[in-house]
Amino acid sequence: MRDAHNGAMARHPGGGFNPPEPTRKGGPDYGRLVAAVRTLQDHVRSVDAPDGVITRAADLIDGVNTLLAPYAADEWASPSGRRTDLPNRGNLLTVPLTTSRAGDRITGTARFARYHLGRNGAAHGGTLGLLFDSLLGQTAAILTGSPYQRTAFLHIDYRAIVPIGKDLQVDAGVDEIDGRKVFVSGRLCDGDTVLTEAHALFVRLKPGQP
Ligand SMILES: CCCCCCCCCCCCCC(=O)SCCNC(=O)CCNC(=O)[C@H](O)C(C)(C)COP(=O)(O)OP(=O)(O)OC[C@H]1O[C@@H](n2cnc3c(N)ncnc32)[C@H](O)[C@@H]1OP(=O)(O)O
Repeated sequence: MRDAHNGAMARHPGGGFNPPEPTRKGGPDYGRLVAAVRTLQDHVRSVDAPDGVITRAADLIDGVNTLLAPYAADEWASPSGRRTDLPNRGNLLTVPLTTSRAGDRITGTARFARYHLGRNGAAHGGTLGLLFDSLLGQTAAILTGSPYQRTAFLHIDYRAIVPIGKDLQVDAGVDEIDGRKVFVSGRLCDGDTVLTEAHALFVRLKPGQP
């Protein structure tokens, strides 16, 4: 069997950063599966249990991996990121983020979990990059109505530590469009406090561009 986890063999025939093709694959429990794995990630980062408990947990998770392994598929077949009926389109990778369009802005809520902890109560800086690539990518795609774009740069200003386990507010918009270049910026706030600001360049892809 080829290593479908890597998915390297499966480039989309249209090239580019293709918009997700909605699906209901995975059935009614796909969202529960993703939520359960998120909870598991939090447990694995926070657990301080006797060795026997760790052994049992590892055995159980090995069992789940054995169950799922025969069904590994490339990114175009898997429902991950394509379940538009679910939070974050059923994509386990993303920082939980709920957004909606408000005129010419994208606004919403983000929430970091124990899994995203860096040190001393602050979310890991790399997870802020993960959040803003999603937030600003969505902003560029939705507000320009052209989903075929890729991040050329992403600049982050860490203004204050980002707490985990708390609903935080996001807000983003398009600053400028110059041919294929879409400049966007956004911020993450805790009430009146700006925690993180970011700006990015998304470049619209040419037809067939990977
Ligand atoms: C409605 C739909 C909803 C769906 C939601 C889904 C959304 C999901 C959102 C998630 C989204 C997540 C997405 C991801 O995470 S994508 C993953 C992360 N990004 C990448 O892997 C991208 C890798 N890079 C490339 O592929 C190419 O470099 C790109 C495509 C970006 C440009 O290579 P290309 O050969 O095509 O173009 P070009 O080089 O002629 O450049 C064109 C222009 O741009 C300017 N330029 C380029 N780079 C930079 C730079 N670093 N700083 C400043 N300027 C830069 C350049 O000077 C030129 O300007 P000008 O000379 O014309 O004035």
